[in-house]
Amino acid sequence: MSPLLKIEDLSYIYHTPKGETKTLDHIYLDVYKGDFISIVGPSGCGKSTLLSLISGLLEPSHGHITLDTSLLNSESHNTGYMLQKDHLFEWRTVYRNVLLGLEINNQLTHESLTYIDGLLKQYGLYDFRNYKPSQLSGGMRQRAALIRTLALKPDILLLDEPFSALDYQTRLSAGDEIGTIIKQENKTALLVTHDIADAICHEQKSSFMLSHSIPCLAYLKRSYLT
Ligand SMILES: Nc1ncnc2c1ncn2[C@@H]1O[C@H](COP(=O)(O)OP(=O)(O)OP(=O)(O)O)[C@@H](O)[C@H]1O
Repeated sequence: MSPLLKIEDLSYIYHTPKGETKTLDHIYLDVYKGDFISIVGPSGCGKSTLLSLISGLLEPSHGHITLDTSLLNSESHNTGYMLQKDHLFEWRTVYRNVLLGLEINNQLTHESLTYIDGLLKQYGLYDFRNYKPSQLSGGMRQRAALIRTLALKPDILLLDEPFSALDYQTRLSAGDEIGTIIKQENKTALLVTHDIADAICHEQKSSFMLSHSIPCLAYLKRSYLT
């Protein structure tokens, strides 16, 4: 079986007027369909940069990334990106927030709307679809943000510390809920976090430790946790 996502010899350097920051240095990673992989590392080691490269927001300085055997470029990718903040728009209802990606991509079809209704019902947000985001709990907001991301049926979900803005209790329950949704929807996901507890609490197949001994040098070490 070939990997859904393949990262080969990936390096990334930020160029600024003050100089170069070598952020990722010869990274290799294979992600198979259905994997839930956590990437753990301290602040500044390049976790978000890695997700930006996979999502096509940045282009590798060296090496390449293939998704479903095609080379990634900014037009071809179908990745869903979930950030630390849910970025729900307060002036839209929960339903209209969830539809946003479909609207922008001109994909508001009968089929996609039925899919959204099913997700809202299954994950306890259907009765709240006409509420404003501020009327939801932190965990519900994260679920709404996830459904907005799932609406576009991404090949792979990229989760950038999606629980870090939540209080501890909410974080535990939201983490469980989001993990369950991703598993039930049979999605492939990459979670980046600096919190090893976040990484372990999900039933991911394997985790990777992204760490650095000196600033600007990052390396990837595979460590099986299950
Ligand atoms: N736009 C940029 N221009 C220059 N350097 C940058 C830029 N973005 C990030 N960096 C640098 O690249 C390195 C990696 O940053 P990145 O945000 O990927 O780390 P991270 O592991 O996600 O950190 P955190 O957990 O704090 O979000 C850091 O040294 C950072 O200062």
